[in-house]
Amino acid sequence: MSHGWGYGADNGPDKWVENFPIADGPRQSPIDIVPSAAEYDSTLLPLSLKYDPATSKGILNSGHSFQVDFADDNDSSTLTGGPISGTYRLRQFHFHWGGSDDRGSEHTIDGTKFAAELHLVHWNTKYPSFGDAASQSDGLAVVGVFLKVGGANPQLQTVLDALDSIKSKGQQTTFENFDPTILLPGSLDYWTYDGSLTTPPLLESVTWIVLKESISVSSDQMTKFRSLLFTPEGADPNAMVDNYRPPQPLKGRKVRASFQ
Ligand SMILES: Cc1cc(C)[n+](CCc2c[nH]cn2)c(C)c1
Ligand SMILES: [Zn+2]
Repeated sequence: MSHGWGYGADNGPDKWVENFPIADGPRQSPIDIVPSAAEYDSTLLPLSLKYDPATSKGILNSGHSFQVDFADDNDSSTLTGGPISGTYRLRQFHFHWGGSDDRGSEHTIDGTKFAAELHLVHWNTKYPSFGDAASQSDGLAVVGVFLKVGGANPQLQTVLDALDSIKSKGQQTTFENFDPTILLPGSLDYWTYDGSLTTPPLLESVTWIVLKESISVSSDQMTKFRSLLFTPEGADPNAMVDNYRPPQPLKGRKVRASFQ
């Protein structure tokens, strides 16, 4: 049985290129963001995130992370403005985190890693579906938010309280009436650049929007993330930790800032 991609020594980020040659492509993610090298672009619009809690459906252990999925059959939960044109619909959000508080984010800032990173995944409604959009150069827009260890985050706790029911790969449960806006920091200032999915199939279809301001997470809350398993029920348990890809070469790309 061929083992699929993952984050271990035998199937982790350094091995992905064997089955996904785009791993060495020109617009791969994540990247190290160097604020002093980012260019302020006064034409960038403010982000407009309008989410309807009625669209949240369920929470799933995907075996790579956990994600909250949203109904995306209409424009109830959307991203507009920012660096994108048109309307992008919220599909899901998920996280990446480390085995200890000193690592876990995918993007870094001047080489600094955060304990975790939230990704809110949206797709361009100029395409008929999420799957179609995912293969287009302007198909997806992902808002990234850093989680910095500090005080406990009550808004995050409602998500973490659901993890006991999805400990193993493939487990899911309902997760209704959740508004992801409550997870966002006070400022929506952002950096933006053209990139990719950070897991296979690593498609180069993502406009990245990384927020400058982080949200807080306590060390105890980080322990909750690490209680999940990469493995299905009944298999030898493998803790879901270090599910992040390290920064990739910039290859001449510009990073723009929405703020001075
Ligand atoms: C079609 C598609 C497939 C996958 C694995 N993902 C998740 C990949 C990913 C996780 N974090 C950043 N990219 C997305 C967003 C879309
Ligand atoms: Zn992600």
